[in-house]
Amino acid sequence: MTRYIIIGAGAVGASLAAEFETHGIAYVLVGRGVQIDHIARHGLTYRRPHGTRQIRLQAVNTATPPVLKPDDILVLTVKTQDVEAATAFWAWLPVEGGGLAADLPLVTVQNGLAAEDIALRRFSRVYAASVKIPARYTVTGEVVVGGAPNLGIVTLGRYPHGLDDTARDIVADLTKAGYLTEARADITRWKAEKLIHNVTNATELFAATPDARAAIAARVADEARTVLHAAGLDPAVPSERTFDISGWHVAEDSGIEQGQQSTWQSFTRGSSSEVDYLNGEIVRLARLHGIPAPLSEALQQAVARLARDGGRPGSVGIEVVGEP
Ligand SMILES: NC(=O)C1=CN([C@@H]2O[C@H](COP(=O)(O)OP(=O)(O)OC[C@H]3O[C@@H](n4cnc5c(N)ncnc54)[C@H](OP(=O)(O)O)[C@@H]3O)[C@@H](O)[C@H]2O)C=CC1
Ligand SMILES: CC(C)(CO)C(=O)C(=O)O
Repeated sequence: MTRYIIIGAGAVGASLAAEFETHGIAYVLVGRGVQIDHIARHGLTYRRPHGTRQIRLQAVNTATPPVLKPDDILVLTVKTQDVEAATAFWAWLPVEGGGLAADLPLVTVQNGLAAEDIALRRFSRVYAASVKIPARYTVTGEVVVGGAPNLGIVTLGRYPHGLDDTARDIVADLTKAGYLTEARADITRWKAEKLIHNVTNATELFAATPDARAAIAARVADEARTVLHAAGLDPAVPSERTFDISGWHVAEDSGIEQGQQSTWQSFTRGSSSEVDYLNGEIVRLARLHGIPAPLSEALQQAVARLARDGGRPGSVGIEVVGEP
């Protein structure tokens, strides 16, 4: 029987574990630090639009990982900056009956385009997922997911290209768990499409009027689209979806506030920044293809200074980004 090993007990990982627990899908949630200690001891406080539950989860510390079985599927729900260390740790663990974890399927949910190539150095079967889920982790032991009626939208395929039975089985389990899910053979195009949005995450870290923030967000998204096209990545467009997502929304009073996406959450918790893999990915592609990406570069540098100086969201005005 398939069992999912969910690595990283944050917004995406802990909510996935809560849904697997609720829907009878076998899993173990592996985390670190106070978050996993809290969840293992007290359960997860899981807030959804229809109510808050305290859920007991199969939760273990990464210091004592579960013995892996041949039917396990690993789901990596850490941020991109932690993918190298996490894949180095997991890949060479033994699997019961012989073999290494490196030959088990590994699902990468990270925003940006870097996680899959890092994983592919060690894992032979990588399944990339583009995850649109309004999830928040800012309080130890608590995760909020505001998507309604479904939790969020997951697009998944074999990396670098294609679909197979494992991809379809994962999609079926995610659908059972309450996500709107689609299997796509061209998954990198969907990850590129999502990156056009995630380069705007950085704008939420600076104090600004809503108009000033919206203006810079629109410009940095346009710049990212141009760079991704120039790099030949052909980002997908929403009309290519095989199902209608127009009814999906973030519920009012769900606890999810606009302007508090995953990067904002990291800074709010004083954790590390993923921006070098979001705006930094656009900067890298632009440099490889000899084109400019001044706005992503300026945002990346402004965020790096904020992180270096221990700044919190809103402690510095958006003017520090300059007028590139
Ligand atoms: N939050 C959201 O709404 C969304 C996030 N995403 C993407 O999904 C990915 C996960 O994001 P998110 O859930 O927000 O991240 P979080 O920071 O909320 O959670 C990641 C968790 O993984 C832990 N972790 C890091 N390294 C390891 C390790 N080696 N072993 C075990 N645990 C580890 C972190 O611990 P510590 O805190 O100690 O670092 C943290 O608790 C990111 O790439 C993000 O961009 C995509 C869509 C929405
Ligand atoms: C899905 C979305 C846009 C959540 O708001 C996200 O990717 C993030 O928080 O980084």
